[in-house]
Amino acid sequence: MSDILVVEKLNKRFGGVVVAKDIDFRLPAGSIHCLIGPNGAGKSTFFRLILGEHLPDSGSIRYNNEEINRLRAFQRIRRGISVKFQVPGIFKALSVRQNLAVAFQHHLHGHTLNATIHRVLEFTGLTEEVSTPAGNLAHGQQQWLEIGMAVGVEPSLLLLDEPTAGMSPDETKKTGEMLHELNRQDITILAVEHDMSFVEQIADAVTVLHLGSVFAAGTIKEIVNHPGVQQIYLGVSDD
Ligand SMILES: Nc1ncnc2c1ncn2[C@@H]1O[C@H](COP(=O)(O)OP(=O)(O)OP(=O)(O)O)[C@@H](O)[C@H]1O
Repeated sequence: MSDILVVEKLNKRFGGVVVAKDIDFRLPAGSIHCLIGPNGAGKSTFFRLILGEHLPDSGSIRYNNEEINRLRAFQRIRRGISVKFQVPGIFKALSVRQNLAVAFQHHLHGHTLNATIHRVLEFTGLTEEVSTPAGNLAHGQQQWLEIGMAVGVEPSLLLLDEPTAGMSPDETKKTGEMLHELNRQDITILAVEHDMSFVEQIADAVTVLHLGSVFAAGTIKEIVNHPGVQQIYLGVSDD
């Protein structure tokens, strides 16, 4: 399998704080990969470096074999990178349909726009809520709307920052099924996640960040049995 994303020796500091330290990371095309790590490990910063919202001090980011390190964020989005951040990015006063139309307005028009909205409504299970103000949706539905906004233009790489935060177990399970469905449609997924049972449900592989560095990488089984990971992340001590 070829790698859709290859990161080499990525470094970033904010003043005296090192937030990315010599990060090497490869993401096979077609995979679902989870990024875990304690609070402040640098997970969101890593996303922002991939997206071009932060520029690295040094290192390389290649996407589909192209160096994108100096591309602006909108240029990266045009190449097929999409993101859903943890903080909701929906317009609460607008209807579900209006939110989708706003998300797709620069990419789709007329019949294609309507067909895409229809497809995303079905995929997210929000068809009956099409006219509901987004702020009136249940928490899980708001998250699904935002995932729909992120995938309507058919990205190749989807970044998700804690997609199940605040969700019930049923909503979490449904989100996992949605991500598998997107993955079957050839979307590679990189998700920051704290819920280890959800990681187990979706991830082909896991990378652990700690203090801005890659601390460990492997299968979910390897990661949960890794003694160092248990110490830094799962709160297990040597005592
Ligand atoms: N714009 C910024 N300026 C200065 N420091 C920052 C900035 N953004 C993040 N940091 C710092 O970088 C470190 C990594 O933060 P980041 O949000 O990437 O961690 P995280 O792993 O996503 O944490 P969490 O799980 O709590 O979301 C933290 O120490 C944070 O305070």
